[in-house]
Amino acid sequence: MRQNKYPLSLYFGGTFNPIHNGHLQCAFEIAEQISATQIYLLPNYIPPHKATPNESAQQRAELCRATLSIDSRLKLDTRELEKTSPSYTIETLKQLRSEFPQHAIAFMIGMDSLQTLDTWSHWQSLTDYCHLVVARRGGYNSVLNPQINEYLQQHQTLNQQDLTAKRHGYIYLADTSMLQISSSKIRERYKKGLNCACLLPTAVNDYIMKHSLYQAD
Ligand SMILES: Nc1ncnc2c1ncn2[C@@H]1O[C@H](COP(=O)(O)OP(=O)(O)OP(=O)(O)O)[C@@H](O)[C@H]1O
Ligand SMILES: O=C(O)c1ccc[n+]([C@@H]2O[C@H](COP(=O)([O-])O)[C@@H](O)[C@H]2O)c1
Repeated sequence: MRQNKYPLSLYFGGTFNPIHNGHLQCAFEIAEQISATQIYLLPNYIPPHKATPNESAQQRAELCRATLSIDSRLKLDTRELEKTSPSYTIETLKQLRSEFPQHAIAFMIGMDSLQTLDTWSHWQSLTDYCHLVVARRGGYNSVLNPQINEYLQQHQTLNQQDLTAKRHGYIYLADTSMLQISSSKIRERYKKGLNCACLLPTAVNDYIMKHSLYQAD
């Protein structure tokens, strides 16, 4: 039987505007599949490939903080808010790697992010610092362009145990629930005054209502 070699940390980066049950359920299922005991929510400061949100990075981080009491595995990592430049994942991973040289690091993304991975800064170097763990996503197929598919073929493992045998280097496609929930749909619903209670945690809904988020474009 193969022995665990490295403690594994799961990082989940996002704009999280707002964080929702699609994010959280996939994160729990992935943590279970790869035996990660902690899930670090990593809200970005300036999303590299999205319009800068109306809501501040601090507010989006507070929405993430509101979820921490749901499950003891959830933690908040606000390191990207400490910089005022766009939150390039490669930079964050370099920082994490130097802080935790003896940890395996898994960075979680949804299938839609994998499909556009070739637009990320230094994308082919990401696996020099972490494993990529990909969640299936309702509403998206799994078709990849040839370049990303080749990268996947070079790095894919079907064995979760590989993620603790090496500190970085693998891509693992996880078998997660396909919850067709998105932050943009949720923002639209709030703007129209529609009920979002079953799309995100109560504490997140409470924060949104208290601070009147998502009322304007
Ligand atoms: N329902 C979902 N299932 C699986 N992965 C998801 C889901 N929603 C978001 N993700 C993944 O979580 C990460 C952060 O997503 P993000 O915060 O941008 O949420 P979003 O719902 O995609 O937002 P928006 O609708 O504003 O584009 C991305 O890698 C994305 O692929
Ligand atoms: O590094 C990049 O170039 C890059 C490009 C797009 C997205 N990301 C990161 O991927 C995560 C999900 O992004 P998003 O835009 O879907 O919320 C989040 O941590 C982003 O900072 C990173």
